[in-house]
Amino acid sequence: MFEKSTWIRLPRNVVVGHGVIDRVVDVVDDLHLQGRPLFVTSPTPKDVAADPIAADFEAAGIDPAVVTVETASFEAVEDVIEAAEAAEAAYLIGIGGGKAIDIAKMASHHLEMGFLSVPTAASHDGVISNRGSVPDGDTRHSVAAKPPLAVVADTEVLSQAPWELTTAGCADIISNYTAVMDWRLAKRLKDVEYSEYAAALSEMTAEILVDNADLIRPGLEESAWVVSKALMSSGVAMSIADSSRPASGAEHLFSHQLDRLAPDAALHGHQVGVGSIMTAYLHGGEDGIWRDIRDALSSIDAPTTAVELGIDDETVIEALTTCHEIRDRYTILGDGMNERAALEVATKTGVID
Ligand SMILES: NC(=O)C1=CN([C@@H]2O[C@H](COP(=O)(O)OP(=O)(O)OC[C@H]3O[C@@H](n4cnc5c(N)ncnc54)[C@H](OP(=O)(O)O)[C@@H]3O)[C@@H](O)[C@H]2O)C=CC1
Ligand SMILES: O=C(CO)COP(=O)(O)O
Ligand SMILES: [Zn+2]
Repeated sequence: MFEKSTWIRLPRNVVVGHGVIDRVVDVVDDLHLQGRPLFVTSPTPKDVAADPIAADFEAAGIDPAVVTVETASFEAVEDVIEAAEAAEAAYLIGIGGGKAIDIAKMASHHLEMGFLSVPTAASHDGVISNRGSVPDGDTRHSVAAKPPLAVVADTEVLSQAPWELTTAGCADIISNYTAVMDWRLAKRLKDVEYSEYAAALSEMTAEILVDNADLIRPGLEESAWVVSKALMSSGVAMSIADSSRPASGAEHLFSHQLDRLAPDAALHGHQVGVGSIMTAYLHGGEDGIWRDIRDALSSIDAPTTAVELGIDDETVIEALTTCHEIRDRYTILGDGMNERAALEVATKTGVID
């Protein structure tokens, strides 16, 4: 008897385009959400977007509460839960980069409330996904949550954000190539749960982004449009898989370890991009796709070397040799690289000199 079942949760409304930040109140209305919202934001996104959105809510007779978070951590999730209870909030709105959106996502999941996702930067593919990503001591959790009820992605806001945030989002998408390679390897060697649809969507998203690389230029609002669609599509792949596997393999383990060894040195997307060059080399060797990944990254101005990341060579080697311990996720790193092998891959790919 065939008894398999699945439950794929996706947002009900996805609103993307010029000036749509003015439509957040309409989106809330369309979802029939009642009561007081709690805005979860971080310092810059508060000025850029949360304050103007709050003014729109006030004009509509709704008094939003606001909490500002500084780091992606379980403490921040606790703070938001307390703020929501104190404000008697009925739903949350995450407004900002990956940090604010992840925290809003996890707090709303705990509170069993809906949330909306309002990205202020096209810097990561967690905008729409059903996962949160949180460092916790020596490890990094991929936390199950629910996707937003709606996403409101204003391409004007996204295109006015610093250019490197957009290039980080592109690199997070380009890293899907190696994430999927790792997932297929883990399927073959460890029989992990695998979805051909999610893997294909994730790869196709990277493909379309790379094919449209010439449209991705600073100050061009069309770039924010192209990148936002890719970020959403990649997030949907994670929701279909009910795992971050389609978008997170060994290149993400490398980045998560850099976050521990060199906090705030570089953006998440930039780190995973550089990681992806090296893990592509590990998968395919000299003739594999690592050069294509490197060239795709440099064509959209994303870093391809440790120097460009602002991270020293020793830290790159330490991250490569230890990042397999971050979480129980089988990848091309297997049970870990030794130092000589790490030096070889980092040098051969030009990540270090
Ligand atoms: N859940 C998921 O599926 C995924 C989660 N992630 C997570 O997302 C995080 C990475 O996202 P990222 O966006 O890079 O991180 P942040 O949220 O830290 O944002 C990066 C920087 O951009 C700033 N910023 C945001 N919007 C603007 C703007 N409009 N103008 C100027 N500055 C702006 C932030 O300001 P400020 O310092 O004021 O906040 C911050 O300094 C990581 O924690 C990663 O693990 C990534 C991919 C997928
Ligand atoms: O960043 C992600 C996908 O781009 C997901 O993060 P995790 O590696 O924590 O699952
Ligand atoms: Zn990522």
